[in-house]
Amino acid sequence: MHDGSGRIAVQNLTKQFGAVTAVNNLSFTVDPGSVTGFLGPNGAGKTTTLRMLLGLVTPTSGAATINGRPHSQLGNPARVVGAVLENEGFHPKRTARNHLRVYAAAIGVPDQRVDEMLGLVGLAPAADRKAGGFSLGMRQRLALATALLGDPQVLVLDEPSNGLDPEGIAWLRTFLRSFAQQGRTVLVSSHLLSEVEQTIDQVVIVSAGMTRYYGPLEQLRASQQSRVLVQSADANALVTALREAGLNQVEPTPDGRVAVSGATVQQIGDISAKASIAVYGMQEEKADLEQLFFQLTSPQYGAGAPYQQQQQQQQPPPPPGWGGPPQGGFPQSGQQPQQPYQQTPPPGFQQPGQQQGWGGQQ
Ligand SMILES: Nc1ncnc2c1ncn2[C@@H]1O[C@H](COP(=O)(O)OP(=O)(O)OP(=O)(O)O)[C@@H](O)[C@H]1O
Repeated sequence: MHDGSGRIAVQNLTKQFGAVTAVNNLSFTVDPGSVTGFLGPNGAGKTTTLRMLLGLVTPTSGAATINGRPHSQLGNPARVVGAVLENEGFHPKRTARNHLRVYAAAIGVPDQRVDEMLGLVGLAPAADRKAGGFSLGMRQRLALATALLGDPQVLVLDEPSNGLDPEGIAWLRTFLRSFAQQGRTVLVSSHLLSEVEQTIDQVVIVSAGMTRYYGPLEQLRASQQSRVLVQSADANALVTALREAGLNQVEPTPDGRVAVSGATVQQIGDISAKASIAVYGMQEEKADLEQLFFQLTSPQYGAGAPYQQQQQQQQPPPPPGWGGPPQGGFPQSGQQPQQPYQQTPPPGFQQPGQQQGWGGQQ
C-alpha cells in the first residue's frame, strides 16, 4: 500500500512524443499542507506532467508518485487523489447530479455526498440540468465536484480557473487554501502567475519541459530587486562617484539617467551631494513578479533564443531555488523586456531547450 503521506514526488521525469520532448528531466516535490503552483507558458509540458502523475500517460523515463506510489498502485485512487484536467468529458445528456451519482457509485461513495459536493461548488441550482448545456465555468465546477467526491488527500488541478467568473476564481482560491490548511496537498497548474499568485506557497516554473525555478513564492518575490533611476546634471560623473563610493550595480540608461541597484534613495542622494552633482529627480522602480515570470519562461518562444541547448544540468535546481534577479536586468522604460538569458544564466538554472515542434504520438 501507499505511505499515506499525501506527498507528490516527480523525479527526473521525461516524456518524449516522437521527436518532441514534452517533459525533460523534471523533478519537484509537493508536500501536504501547501498549495504549489505549476506554472509555464503554453506547451511547457504542464498537462503532460500532470497526466503522467495521474497514470494517463506513461513516462519515457523517471517517475511521478503520490504517497510514494505510482498512480496505478494506489488501490482506490479516487480516495487518494482528485483531479481536474483540461477538456474533461461529461456525458452531455446526463444531469450534473446523475453524473456525480454514477461516479460516486463507481468509487463506493454514498449518494448524499453528491448533493454536498454540488452545494460546495455552487452547482446546486443547476443539479438537474444536462451537462451538455453547461458553460465552461460550470463544467469546471462539475469537474471539481467530481474530483472531491472521494474526499481525497491530494488535489491536482490543470488550469482550474479557465472559464470561471471572478466570483468563481475568488471562491476557488479560498477553497484551495482551506483544503491545504487541513493538511492536504494541492498542485495547480496555470500559464498565468497572476491567476494563482494569491493562492500558492510554492512554485514550480517550467519552460520547454524543464524546471526554471522551484521554491517558495516568497523567495521569488524577495529576489526581485528594486532599482533607483536618477536624473542628474552629469550622468557620467554620477556613475563614477557612485562606483567610487562602493556601489557596483550602477549603469547609465539610454535616456540619460543612471540606474542604481542595491542602494537607497538616501544613500544615492548623499553620495551625489558629496560629489557636488545636482540631482533633479529619483524614481524607485520595482520589477514585478509577472515580468519576472515572463523573463524566466520567454526563451521557450524566443525565436533565435540567445542561447540554445548548452550543457543541460541533470538535476533541477534544488529548493530554495534561485538566488537573484534575471541577468538581463530590468527593461528600460519604453522598451521590450530584455531576454534574461543573454548572458551567463544564474547558478541553479537549467538551460532552456530549443523550441519544440508539434506532432508525434504518445
Ligand atoms: N499526445 C501528444 N502527442 C504529441 N505531442 C504532444 C502530445 N501531448 C503533448 N504534446 C506536446 O508536448 C508539449 C507539451 O504539451 P503540454 O500539453 O504538456 O503543455 P502545457 O504546458 O500543458 O501547455 P498548455 O498550457 O497549452 O496546456 C507540446 O509541444 C505538445 O504539442
